[in-house]
Amino acid sequence: MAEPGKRAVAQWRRWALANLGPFAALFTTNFGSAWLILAPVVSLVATYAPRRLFRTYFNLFLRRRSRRLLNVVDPYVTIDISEPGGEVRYSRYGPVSDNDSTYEEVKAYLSGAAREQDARELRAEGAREGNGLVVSMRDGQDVADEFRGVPLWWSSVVARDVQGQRKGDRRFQRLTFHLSHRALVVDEYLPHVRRQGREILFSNRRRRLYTNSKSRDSYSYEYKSWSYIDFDHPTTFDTLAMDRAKKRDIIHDLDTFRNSREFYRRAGKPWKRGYLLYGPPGTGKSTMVAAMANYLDYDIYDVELTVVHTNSDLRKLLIDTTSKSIIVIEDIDCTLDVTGDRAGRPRRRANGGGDADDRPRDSVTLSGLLNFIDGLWSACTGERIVVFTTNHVERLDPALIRRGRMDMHIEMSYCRFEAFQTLAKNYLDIDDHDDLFAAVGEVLREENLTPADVAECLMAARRAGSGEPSPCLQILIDELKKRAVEKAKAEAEAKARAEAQAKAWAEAEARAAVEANAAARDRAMATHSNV
Ligand SMILES: Nc1ncnc2c1ncn2[C@@H]1O[C@H](COP(=O)(O)OP(=O)(O)OP(=O)(O)O)[C@@H](O)[C@H]1O
Ligand SMILES: [Mg+2]
Repeated sequence: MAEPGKRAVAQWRRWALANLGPFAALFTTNFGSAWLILAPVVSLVATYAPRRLFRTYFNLFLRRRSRRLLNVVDPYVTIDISEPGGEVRYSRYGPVSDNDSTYEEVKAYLSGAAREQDARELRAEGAREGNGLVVSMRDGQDVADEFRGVPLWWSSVVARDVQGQRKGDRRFQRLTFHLSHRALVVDEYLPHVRRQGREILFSNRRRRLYTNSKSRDSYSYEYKSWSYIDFDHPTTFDTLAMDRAKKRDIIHDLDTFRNSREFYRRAGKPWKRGYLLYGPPGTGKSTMVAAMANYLDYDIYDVELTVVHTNSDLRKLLIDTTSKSIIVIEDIDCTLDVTGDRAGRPRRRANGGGDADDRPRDSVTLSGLLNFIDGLWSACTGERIVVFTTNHVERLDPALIRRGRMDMHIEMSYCRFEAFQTLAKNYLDIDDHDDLFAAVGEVLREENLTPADVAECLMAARRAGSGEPSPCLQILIDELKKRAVEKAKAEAEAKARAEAQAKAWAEAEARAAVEANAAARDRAMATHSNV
């Protein structure tokens, strides 16, 4: 046989061996001798082997062939994300609830895409929480999407049986794409869809204000480390009264934090940031936390340290918080012994009263708290803000508030003119009122009144002046002056009380020392006379 002819036969034989398996022999070797060998085998197999085996083999064979053919004719792949709840899974403890949220996340993601593309046939369902609506495609509708230049198509379909009949109400979100992008879709696009969807779902729901339960109850069957209520605080940065430049810095810092996911990952840092808010009572520290939460759309976890009994309880609390949250410890100097001179200072109770420390010996320690803020545990889930508030920053251990732990120290101070302008807008709905505003500014420059004081005076002025700007401001000036006098008097009284108490303590200590000396002298004399 000529050379090309031989090559063709060899190629044919290879193909036949690869694709036809045992039948190859029938076509590739001398037919007669092959049949002599194979005939008994085939008849034996045909007699004894179950028919199913043959069928399976041929099915596989045909399917493989047809798939290759299909790839040429139709190179598109579909992935169905099905509505949960169809199947009940069982563990050895009984039925397991189906917590897979992928379908909801995909639907939320597509609601954005559907809106952008002006899809006309939509479905709207009430969001699980809040008053929002989740808009999604009606059955049979398509939405096109693009990811890194790759086109993709989503359609909403209802489960059907083989005859094409509708099978219940179970829905699928079906994704179609070219098979050459399978890796990109599975590894990157779908995680991206879930992430985005989760964010949309999160932003649709109401904010929450969590508080921790007593850790002593943790052995109880129904124990939950956090309980929550809906957080519906109306404060925003627009209504927060403070120096404008400082406010801008804080907003900028929050924006930078929120948009720095990639930066934190690249830098190998946990995605979190600490803020220390300090200043006298009534200067808006708690109000600032509410404004931050509303600005960022985060939940608040308000940690009550006095009911946390051990460092490991504190760690458990941290693990149970979710991403996109602000973890607040209010009045940190009062709830824990985190003062710089821990050796010399008696431990105080949360309410500030009483000398005895009734917290158990194994209570939360400073090192436990430091671990809570930036130990390994703090890196378990990202996008957290930690806020400490205090009236006495000078009392805190420097380790607790060093930069890097508390990244930004914000002083909330007395109400000056700029802060007053915001309050006047909030309470009286006036922007500026020439001379009267200047007069108020004058009073506020001289007197140390907090925004809470000024807010109270504004309420009083508003009532008395029937909401009219000029009379209200006139009354406000008087109120502020009156308030300043009252405050100075109250402060002087408090100071005198504190001095009297300190004097009484000093006298009591001196008396105790004299008595101890006398007792020691008596004991020494008794010992001496015995000898
Ligand atoms: N900067 C501010 N801007 C707007 N309102 C304020 C501000 N500061 C205080 N207020 C008003 O005073 C009230 C008390 O303020 P807030 O509780 O935030 O003070 P605080 O600094 O947290 O006080 P404390 O140290 O006693 O906890 C608030 O409800 C708010 O109405
Ligand atoms: Mg407060």
